[in-house]
Parts: sequence; structure tokens; C-alpha cells
Amino acid sequence: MTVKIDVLVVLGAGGDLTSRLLLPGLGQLLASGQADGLTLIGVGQDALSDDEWRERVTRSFESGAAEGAEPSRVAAQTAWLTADVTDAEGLRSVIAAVDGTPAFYFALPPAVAVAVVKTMAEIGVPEGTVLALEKPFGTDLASAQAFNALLARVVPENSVHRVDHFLGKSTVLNLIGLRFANRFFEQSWNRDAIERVDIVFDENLALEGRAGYYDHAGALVDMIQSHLLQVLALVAMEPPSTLDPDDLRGSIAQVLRAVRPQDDDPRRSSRRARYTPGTIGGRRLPSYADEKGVDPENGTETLAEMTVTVDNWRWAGVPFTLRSGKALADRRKEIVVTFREVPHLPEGLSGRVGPSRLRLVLGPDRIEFDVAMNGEDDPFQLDQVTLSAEFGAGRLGPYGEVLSGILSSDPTLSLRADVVEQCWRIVEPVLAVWRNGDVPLEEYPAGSAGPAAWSAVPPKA
Ligand SMILES: NC(=O)C1=CN([C@@H]2O[C@H](COP(=O)(O)OP(=O)(O)OC[C@H]3O[C@@H](n4cnc5c(N)ncnc54)[C@H](OP(=O)(O)O)[C@@H]3O)[C@@H](O)[C@H]2O)C=CC1
Ligand SMILES: O=C1O[C@H](COP(=O)(O)O)[C@@H](O)[C@H](O)[C@H]1O
Repeated sequence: MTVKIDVLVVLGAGGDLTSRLLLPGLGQLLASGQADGLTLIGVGQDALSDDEWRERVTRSFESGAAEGAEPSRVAAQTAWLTADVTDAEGLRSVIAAVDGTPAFYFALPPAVAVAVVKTMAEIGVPEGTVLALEKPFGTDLASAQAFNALLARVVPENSVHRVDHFLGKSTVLNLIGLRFANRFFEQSWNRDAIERVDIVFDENLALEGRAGYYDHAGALVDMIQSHLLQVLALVAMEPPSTLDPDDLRGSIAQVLRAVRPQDDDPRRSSRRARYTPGTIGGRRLPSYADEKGVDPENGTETLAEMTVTVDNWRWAGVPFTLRSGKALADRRKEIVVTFREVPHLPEGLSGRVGPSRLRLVLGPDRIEFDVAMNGEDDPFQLDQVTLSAEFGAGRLGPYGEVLSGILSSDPTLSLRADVVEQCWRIVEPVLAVWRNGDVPLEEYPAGSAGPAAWSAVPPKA
């Protein structure tokens, strides 16, 4: 059943996520005409005036280039409530201010979010309420299961939106069209034709003042447990019959259930490292261990790599390498599908040029297909050429897409309870061997390409 959301209540609205990502996305959505009539309420512990809050909302909408009558109306009418929403009285006062069906967006520290849901379970929420939760969703499998059970006491599963903004990225969504609307890809999308898949998200951003969160999460949990496994699921899933939430999320869950560390050996299928001093684009960075708020004893990695297999008929034996890290030289964000060499090259053609590779680049969105062709000068000598196409950035940014689903109470792009649990199940064996010290914590200078000889395919030259 689709419920129209009348009021978006942002809990923790004074924080970084709200101003930098959520409100710019909301502004875009309002400007696109897809959330007409919405009321916005900001809630936090700071005693802000309505005018101060309206000023913040206006600035954030501007940063998302959101203009037009609806963004202006919402920014002019929005209200700020000061409350501790873990407290029953505080939460009651917020619920009392809601006129219509609310979506509560938890832009709160994770432990506070759990406390608020406990309070909701005690005092109840209005009919039709939707809850939108940010990552990290739990800190391990057991805590994610407990949180899911708690949420189920408050609202039905389809009213819980576990946000993964990667599912709002246009290239990630394009995967669905590319795979299932082109017969020639889907026919060869399997172990017979594909040798390996690499999903790489290397950032040149460093810690950026987020030690409080990141030093307890690290690259594996921050990026692989959450986002990159979702990308893997879209690359590897079976074709859903429709894109409705049950079918799409069912296909995602099914494929994730088949994922495990390569050879069931978490020690040999994972690597970790952290950055030492270096320079990126003229910016001098200290070693991670010396960043403000970091406890070097935590042994947190800033670069993680994990190779998994998908143990089913389609993918048996094909390695999927997931890698993500911070403070790296190149912003390399791509899905690389490497095809097998042809079984026989006709005699008379010379110069093998390497395998065909499909690269889906995540921002600026682009698709590249490296294929072997007859050379220009000598038609019997092979050359590798790249067929490429740029995608538009998409009508909405990732948070605009995510909010569009939440405000139309369509959970298609949000993570189902069992999917989040599967993602924890997949990374837990690796976290365990890392905790035991069975995998060395390597080092790389900030601004480098990371330790040499790791397994992900090299970037395009
Ligand atoms: N920032 C980012 O880039 C991303 C963040 N996330 C996730 O989003 C969530 C929020 O992150 P972020 O915005 O960075 O965190 P911040 O710490 O910047 O903001 C959290 C806000 O919650 C408020 N708050 C804390 N406790 C309460 C309470 N009991 N009642 C009401 N308000 C409260 C805080 O106010 P006060 O300080 O006054 O207590 C603060 O304004 C986290 O789960 C994070 O993991 C996910 C992806 C990216
Ligand atoms: O969730 C997160 O994602 C960002 C990367 O996503 P982007 O869309 O901003 O490129 C990452 O930097 C951050 O560490 C992580 O928490």
C-alpha cells in the first residue's frame, strides 16, 4: 500500500549529514515537483530559532542548486523543534507537532537512533509512519538482528527505509537497464564469459574530521559491508521479474545469501592497510594514526580489500574483488567486468591485446568498453579500442533519489532487514581474522595508489 507522506521530520537536523547531503537532495526533489505540499520539521538538541533553521535550510537548498516555488515555500515555512528525542516527553512533543503522515529521518548517531526507536516502541507512532535510517545499521550481525526485531515492533518492514545512497547513484541504477535491457550482455553475464569482477571505490578524501565514527568502523565496514556489497548484488543478481520492492529486493537478498569469502578463507581473501604521511593535490596529510581523535591502538584500516565468490551456477569460481580506501592518489570509482580471452584466435591475426573489459565509472558517470579490433595501419594486427559513452548526472542526486522513495513510501531502493543481516554475515569472518591479527595491517603513503601488488585490476592507463 502506498502512503503519501505529508511531513518530513529530520531528527538530528543540526548535523553534518542534514546540511551537506540530505537537505540539498530534498531541495532537488522539491524543485522537480515530486514532493509538492510537503512540510519539513527539523529537530535537534540545540535551541535554534525557526529563522536560524530556515536560513540553514535555504543555504543547503542553494548548495544543491535547488530553485523554484516549492523549495522556497518549504524553506519559508519549516519549523525547528528543540528536543531530546530519546526521551519519551521529548519525542511526544515532536509527534504532537506533526500534522499528517510523517516520515522520521534519523540523521542521528547510530546509538542514539537505537535509543529513539526504543522510545517509539514504548509510546507508539502515528498510523502510516515511515522510518528512514542511516548506516551504520548495527555494529555486527547480532546487533543488526536485534535492531531489526526492535523496528518490527514499531512499524511494518515496508515502512522501514534503511538508506544506502549508493542505490540512488545513477550509474548504479543504470546497471539494471544495461544488464536486463540488452540481450547481448545478459547472455554472456556468467562464469563462461566473465573472468573476474572488480568493484573499486578509491577516494582522495582522507578522514576529514570523522574520527568519532570512522575510527570504530574502518574502510571494510564503512564502504564494503554497506555500499559495495549492494553494488555487487546488482551486478550478480538474477533478473527480477519486475522492479517492485518484493521482486528487486528478493533478487538482491538471494544473491547475497550465496556470497562468501573466496575459498572460505577470510585470511587469504582480505587485505588491509592505513595511510602514512603524504600529499594529495598539494594538501599535506599526517599519518592516519596521528589524525585528530584517532586511537592508533584501534588498528583501524583506511584501505580494505576483500575477494568473494558467489556460490551459485551462474558465478561459481568467478572472483569478485571489492576494494575501497581513503587518501589515495586517484579518485577511482568503478565497476570493472573482465571477460575471458577468446578460446581460439584465428591464425593470421596477431597481437593479442588483453581481455575485453567493461568499466562502469561512478561519477562522472561513464561507461567504457575495451574491445579488440583490427588495427588501423595493419588490419591483421589487433588494437585495443575503447567504446565509451557519458551518462548525464541524473535528474536527482543520490539523496534526492533516496528521499523520493521515502516520501512516496516506496522501499524499492532501501535495504530490507535480511539484506543488511546478510552483509554483516559476509564480512564477519574477515573482521574476526583482522581482530586476531591474522592479516597484517599494511601501510601506504597518503596520495599513493596504495600498497603495491594488491589484487584489484589496475586502473585504465
Ligand atoms: N555525515 C556524513 O557524511 C554521513 C553520515 N551518515 C550517518 O548519518 C548519521 C548522522 O551523521 P552526521 O550528521 O554526520 O552526525 P552529526 O554528529 O554531525 O549530527 C548528529 C546530530 O544529532 C543530534 N543529536 C544527538 N543526539 C540527539 C538527541 N538525543 N536528540 C536530538 N538530536 C540529537 C546532534 O545534536 P547535538 O550535537 O546537539 O547533540 C547532531 O546535530 C550517522 O548515523 C552517520 O553514520 C551516513 C552517511 C554519510
Ligand atoms: O557513506 C559513505 O560514502 C562516502 C562516499 O560516497 P559519496 O557518494 O560521497 O562519494 C564515503 O566518503 C564515506 O566515508 C562513507 O561513510
